[in-house]
Amino acid sequence: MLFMVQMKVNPPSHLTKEEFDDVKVAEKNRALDIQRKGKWPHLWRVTGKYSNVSIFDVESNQELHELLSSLPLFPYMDIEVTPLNEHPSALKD
Ligand SMILES: O=C(O)C[C@H]1C=CC(=O)O1
Repeated sequence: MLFMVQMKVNPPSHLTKEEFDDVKVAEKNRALDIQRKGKWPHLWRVTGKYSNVSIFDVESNQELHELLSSLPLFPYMDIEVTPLNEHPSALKD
C-alpha cells in the first residue's frame, strides 16, 4: 500500500538548540533505517519550508502508524496521510 505523507516540523521552544540537534540526529538515523528497509522510497524537502513530502510503501495503516510514531520528531510534527491508488492513465513499466 502506497501513502503520500506530508510532514511539517514545528521546532519545540522548550528544547535547547543542542537538545533539538540531538533529536534531529536520532531522526536522521531512524529515517535512514526505514528507507533501507524499502518502506520509505521517496523523501523530498519542500522548497523553502521545514517540511517534506514522502511516499511510504507499507503493508497496512497500522504499519504506517507504527513507522511514523517511531520517528523521534513525531511529537514535533504535523503529519497528513493520503492513501494512493494506481491511476488508470499511468504508463506501466
Ligand atoms: O526534516 C524533516 O523533513 C523531518 C523528518 C523527516 C525525515 C527526517 O530525517 O526528518
